[in-house]
Amino acid sequence: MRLDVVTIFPEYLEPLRVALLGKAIDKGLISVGVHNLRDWTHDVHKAVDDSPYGGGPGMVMKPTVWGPALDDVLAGPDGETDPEVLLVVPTPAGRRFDQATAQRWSQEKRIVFACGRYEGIDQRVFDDAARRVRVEEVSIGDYVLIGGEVAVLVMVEAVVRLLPGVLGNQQSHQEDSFSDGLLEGPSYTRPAVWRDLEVPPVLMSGDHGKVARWRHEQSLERTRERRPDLLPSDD
Ligand SMILES: N#Cc1c(-c2ccc3ccn(Cc4ccccn4)c3c2)n[nH]c1N
Repeated sequence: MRLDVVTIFPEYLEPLRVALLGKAIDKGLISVGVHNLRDWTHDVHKAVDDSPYGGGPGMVMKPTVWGPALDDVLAGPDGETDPEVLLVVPTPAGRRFDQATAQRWSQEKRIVFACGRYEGIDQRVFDDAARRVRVEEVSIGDYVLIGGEVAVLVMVEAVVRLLPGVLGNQQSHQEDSFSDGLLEGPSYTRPAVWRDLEVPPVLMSGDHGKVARWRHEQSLERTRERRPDLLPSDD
């Protein structure tokens, strides 16, 4: 999988080169390109934003900078737009990014992420791109960030961990939270007693059936308590 990120803060994406994601790059499972949007500016001040039409707070990112940047980054080897690439735009106004989205995107060959700042990017940038590629405007949650970079880190980690070979045998996304629609239950490791707190005895029983049933019940209880919205409605 090839991932490209366009941002005015390339250093924000350095964590992509650390730990498991860095190993995935080293193993050739993914390749990552980070592009500084200011490389496509035209003026001495390298301006990327301007005042919003219609007034209002803050600034909007310029289509005359983003357009050429995406023309180049969305291009394939022949210099023409790669029709198969997926353009992802983090925004508080986006559809919700969830595990199903991560699963779906893990099948993509190429994903380009457009990281906005300020009050966002001129909408015409995505209206224009949508003439040539698939565009998804997504939000990672119901809170407001300062820009898209952190959201890209979240989404890239959620997607890349699903790729074969990224997680070692000791880890697996097969029994992820959300994959079965329930929250993960509690986990325990040695010692058996810690600060007078014991590991639930069923986990020491060696009875795999009992352990599995207990874990499922714990997941159900935790989901009911913390995320009832994940459970099927009674009606
Ligand atoms: N994904 C996601 C996001 C974002 C997000 C993503 C990209 C940008 C680019 C600029 N801003 C600041 C901003 C503030 C106010 C109104 C518009 N834009 C972003 C915020 N906030 N919360 C999420 N779940």
